[in-house]
Amino acid sequence: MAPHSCKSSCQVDATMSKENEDTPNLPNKTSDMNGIDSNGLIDNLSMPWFGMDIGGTLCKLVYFEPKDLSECESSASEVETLRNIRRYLTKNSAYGKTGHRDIHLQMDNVTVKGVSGTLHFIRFPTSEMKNFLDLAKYKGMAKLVTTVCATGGGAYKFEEDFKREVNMKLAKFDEFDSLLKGLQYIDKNNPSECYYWANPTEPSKCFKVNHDFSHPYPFLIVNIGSGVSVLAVYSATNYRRVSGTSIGGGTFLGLCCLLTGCNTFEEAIELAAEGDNTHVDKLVKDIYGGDYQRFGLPGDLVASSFSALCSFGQMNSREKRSKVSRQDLARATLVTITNNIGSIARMCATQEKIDRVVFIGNFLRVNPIAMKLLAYAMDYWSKGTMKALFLEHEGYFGAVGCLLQFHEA
Ligand SMILES: Nc1ncnc2c1ncn2[C@@H]1O[C@H](COP(=O)(O)OP(=O)(O)OP(=O)(O)O)[C@@H](O)[C@H]1O
Ligand SMILES: CC(C)(CO)[C@@H](O)C(=O)NCCC(=O)O
Repeated sequence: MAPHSCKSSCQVDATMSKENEDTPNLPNKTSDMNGIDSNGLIDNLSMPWFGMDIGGTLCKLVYFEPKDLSECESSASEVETLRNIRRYLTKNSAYGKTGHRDIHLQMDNVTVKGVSGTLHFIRFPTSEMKNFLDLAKYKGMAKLVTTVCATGGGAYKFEEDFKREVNMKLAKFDEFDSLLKGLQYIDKNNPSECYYWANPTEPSKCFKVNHDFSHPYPFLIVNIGSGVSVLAVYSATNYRRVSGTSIGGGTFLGLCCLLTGCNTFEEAIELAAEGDNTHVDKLVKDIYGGDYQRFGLPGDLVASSFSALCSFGQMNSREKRSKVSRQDLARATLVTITNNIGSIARMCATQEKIDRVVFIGNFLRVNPIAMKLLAYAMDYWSKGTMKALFLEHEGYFGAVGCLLQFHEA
C-alpha cells in the first residue's frame, strides 16, 4: 500500500487571488439542491467531498478527489464546474498569497464511503476567510455545492457567512470527535503515520522512528493549535477533555512577532533554529553553580524562562538585553512555550495513568525543535516511563474526521 505518496512539500494559496487562474465555465444548475441528479451521480461527484476545520489561526481544508470521476463526468450536468474546481485545487500548490497545499501529505488510493480516491490537504489563515468565500463564489461553488462538512470554532462563527456569501450549508461536527475520527482513519491508511524521535538531545544521533500505533488505547492527545487541548482517549468513542491551556501555538507566534519583529510562523521557526535560549533564560547552574542534585535538577535545565534579561553575572540587565539577538529571543520563546506544554502533558498523563502521549496540531509544523524538546522532556521527567509520539498529518485530523462523519451519518 502506498497511500502516503511523499511528493515535495508544496504550497497552495488561499489569499485566493483570482488572477492567473482558469476561469470556470459556469453551467446552468439542473440537479436539485441536495446535489443529486437523475442518475444519483452528482451525490457522489460533488459535495460534500470537502471537510473544513476552521480554527482560531488556520483553516484546514481537505478535498477528497474520487478516482473514477472522469468516467462519470459525461453524464453530470455540473461537470464543467466540477472539473474546473478539481483542476484548480489539484493542479496548483499555492492559492493566492497565503493558501498552501501540503503535497507531501497527499494520500492516494484511500476509500471514503466505498469510493476510492485521493485526499488533498490545504490550509490558509482563518483571517482570509472572506477571500476564500469570494473565491468559492467566483469558482461557481455557490451554484454547485450545497453542503460542506465543517468543524472547529469557525464552523459556528462563519456559518452565516457561508450561507449568505455562497449559499452553502455547513454540516457541523464537534472538533474533538472529528479529530479522533480523522486520526484513527489516517493512521489506519498510512503505515508511516506515527513516529517518535530517538536520541532527541543528540543532534547527530537523533532520528525519526516509525511507531506501530495499531493498538493505541489508552493514549493522551495534546493538540497544540492556537490554544492547547488535552484529551484522554480510552477507546474509539470514549474520551474526555482533561485539560487545556491558552498558552499554545498562538502564544508562541504572537510573542515571537512582538519580540523579534518577525511576521510569519516560518520566520519565527527559522529564527529560533539559529538562536540560543541560554542567553535569555536563567538555568539551574546560573543559580546553583551546577546541578541541584537533591531533587534531580540538572544544571542545564531552565530554572526561569527569560530571567537572564533581568540580571546576569557581572553585566547589568540593560547591557544584557542589548546583547541578546532576535534569534535568541525566538528560541527562548519556543522553548518556554514548549516546556510549559510538555509539563502540562506529563501531569495529565500521570493523573490519567497513561504512558503514551501523542502531540499534534500545527504548532509542530516544520518544528523539529519543539518535537525533540517534548520527546526529551517526556522521557527525562517520567524516567523513561512515558513516550512522546507524533503524527505526520499533525494539523489535519479534524478536517478529515468531519468529512468521514458526514458520510457515516
Ligand atoms: N503558516 C502558519 N501560519 C500561522 N500559524 C502557523 C502556521 N504554521 C503553523 N502554525 C502554528 O500553528 C498554530 C495553529 O495550529 P492549528 O491549525 O492546529 O490550530 P487552530 O485550529 O488554528 O487553533 P484552535 O484549535 O485553537 O482553534 C499557530 O498558532 C502557529 O503556532
Ligand atoms: C478553544 C479551543 C478548544 C479551540 O480549538 C482551543 O483553542 C483550546 O483548547 N484552548 C485552550 C483553552 C483552555 O483550556 O484554557
